[in-house]
Amino acid sequence: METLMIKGGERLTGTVAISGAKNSAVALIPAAILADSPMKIENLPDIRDVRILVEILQDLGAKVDYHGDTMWIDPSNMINKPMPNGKVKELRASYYLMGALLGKFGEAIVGLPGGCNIGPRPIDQHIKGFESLGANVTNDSGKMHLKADQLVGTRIFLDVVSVGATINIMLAASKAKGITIIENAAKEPEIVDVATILNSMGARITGVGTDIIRIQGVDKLTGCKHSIIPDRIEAGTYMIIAAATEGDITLLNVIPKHLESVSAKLREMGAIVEESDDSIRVVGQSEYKTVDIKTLPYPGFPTDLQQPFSALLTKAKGTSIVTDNIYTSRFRHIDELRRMGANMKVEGRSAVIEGITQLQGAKVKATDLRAGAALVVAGLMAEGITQISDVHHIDRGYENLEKKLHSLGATIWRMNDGEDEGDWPGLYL
Ligand SMILES: CC(=O)N[C@H]1[C@@H](OP(=O)(O)OP(=O)(O)OC[C@H]2O[C@@H](n3ccc(=O)[nH]c3=O)[C@H](O)[C@@H]2O)O[C@H](CO)[C@@H](O)[C@@H]1O
Ligand SMILES: C=C(OP(=O)(O)O)C(=O)O
Repeated sequence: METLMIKGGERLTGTVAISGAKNSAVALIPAAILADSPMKIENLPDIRDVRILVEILQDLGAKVDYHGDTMWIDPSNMINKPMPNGKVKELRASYYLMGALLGKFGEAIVGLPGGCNIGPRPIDQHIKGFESLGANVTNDSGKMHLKADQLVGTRIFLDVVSVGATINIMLAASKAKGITIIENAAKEPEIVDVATILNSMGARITGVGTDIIRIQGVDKLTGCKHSIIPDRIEAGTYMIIAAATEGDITLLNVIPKHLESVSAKLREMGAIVEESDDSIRVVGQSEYKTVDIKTLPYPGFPTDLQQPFSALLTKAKGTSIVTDNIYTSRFRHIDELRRMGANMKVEGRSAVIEGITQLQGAKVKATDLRAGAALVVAGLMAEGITQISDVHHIDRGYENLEKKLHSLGATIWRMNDGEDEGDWPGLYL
């Protein structure tokens, strides 16, 4: 087991290149299953979720070459093997195997997904979508079996705005007979990215980025080349880090429009945020005003950034309230931040944060991916050394975290079990 060590208190400055989006990558790789010839995907982030998906595709008979940030996938000889357990449990996005395999083979046997433990994460809307398209879906103790002789396009109204259900239905419906309309669809940029690759493969999808998506099914999808959009959640995390360390960080390879809700909240606190076509500069301040945050589907404030933002709010004088309307119990980071001296508590679906608190380094645990990101933000602000265990959660979503932070001036390194923490920072630096 690895531990992340951070010696806090440095002002972080410089530039950082943002990687390709995790939540696009983990949908685009399963989407490649639908092609009948090789695909090339560029700007892939080197993160754990991507590596696990590669192994899953290889288990299914795909030929995958992965060098740097580019992946070639040849799905022409894939087999439809049941995947009830094992790797599918290690990430959330394995649920996209359901839509992709159903679209390609008319059948999928896939275990229920894993992913961050951030409260209940049902997939009833995915199932509703597959059933509406004509699939028979059964759940045998967590082993999902989906089967359809012929998927047929239809009108599907999502009861909740769901990123995963919208994408999964798009994957299956691309190969259905006739037209599918998804109403109350999610509008996240990653959905637009998935539709872009599917359309390049020969699909006919319109309306993405609005809440009504129209998919005209086609018989055949072929290989194509696609470059993944930048990761707005990784970018948002570095913006928060700039503000938290009173730093001055310029993010390269970003789409500022995808981050409007985050820029707005940072400005409301008093940070300086400057945008150009494909970069964002954040200049932190020594004093901040409190802000309230309410997470919402895109273009609202992303739930995936409320945890790191909560750590930053310990620097604002007074009471800030962070309400998560998407995952109402996504607050496992609060107890860990309290171990570092934060004055915060959970009330219903909100975290109430009293500032200003000077955080202190402590031994803490990354309970999930963005809880881990919150602890990194806190560790960078804290006095002394912060030791974050269960780093594998953080590795699901942040490429080269230590390297990027080190280049901005942070003192951060990784330790294996049994290593002497007195050796810092030799291991990484
Ligand atoms: C791999 C990936 O892209 N993960 C993202 C995706 O997760 P994911 O796709 O799992 O999240 P959804 O958008 O589906 O979930 C949104 C809300 O709808 C609920 N729901 C969802 C599906 C369903 O069938 N029934 C249902 O009730 C969920 O419990 C949640 O309250 O979007 C989330 C919300 O932006 C992000 O936090 C995750 O980072
Ligand atoms: C919740 C997240 O990921 P996943 O849906 O893959 O668990 C996240 O990226 O913050």
